[in-house]
Amino acid sequence: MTSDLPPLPPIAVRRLDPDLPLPTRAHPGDAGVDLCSAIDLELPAGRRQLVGTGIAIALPHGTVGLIHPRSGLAARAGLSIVNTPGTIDAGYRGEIKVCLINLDPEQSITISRGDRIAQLIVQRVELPEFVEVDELDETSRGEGGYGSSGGHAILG
Ligand SMILES: O=c1ccn([C@H]2C[C@H](O)[C@@H](COP(=O)(O)OP(=O)(O)OP(=O)(O)O)O2)c(=O)[nH]1
Ligand SMILES: [Mg+2]
Repeated sequence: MTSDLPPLPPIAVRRLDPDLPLPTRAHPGDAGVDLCSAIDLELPAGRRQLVGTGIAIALPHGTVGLIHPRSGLAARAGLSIVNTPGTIDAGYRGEIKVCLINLDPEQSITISRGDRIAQLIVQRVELPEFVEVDELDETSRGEGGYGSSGGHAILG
C-alpha cells in the first residue's frame, strides 16, 4: 500500500525507568517496537498481571498505539495479553502497562525485568463524529451477524 501522507514525526518517549532500553524495532521495517517488563514476575498457569514497561510516550493527535503480544512468547510459553490489542490513546501520558496473561493450562511463565513482553504498533486513526439517525441504509448483510454467513466450526 502506498500513501501520499508524510511520515509521522519521531515520537517523544520518557524513560520512567532509566535502566530500561528505549522501545526499539528488532529489524528495520518491523511494524512493532518491543516493550520491556519493568519487573521480575512469575505468572502461574491461567493467571494475569498488569505489568509496567517503564516508558511513557506522546503520540501525535490522529494516531493510536496498539499493544500486541509477541508471537514467539505466545507460541512457546502461552503468554498473551488480556485486552489484545491494548489501546494507547494519543493523549495518554502515563506509563504504558501491559495486562499479561498466561494461557498455558499447566506451566508458569517466569519473566525478568528487561525481558521484551509486548510490542507497540503506531497507526494513524480516523476521528469521525457520530450523528444520530432514525434509519440506517440498506445493505445485503443487513442485521445478520455472528456466523450468519455460515462456515463456522461445529462445536463439541
Ligand atoms: O494495554 C494498555 C491499554 C491501555 N493503557 C492505558 C493507555 C490508554 O489510553 C488508557 C485507557 O485505555 P482504555 O481506553 O483501553 O481503557 P478504559 O478502561 O476505557 O479506561 P479509560 O476510562 O481511562 O479510557 O490506559 C495502557 O497503558 N496499556
Ligand atoms: Mg477508554
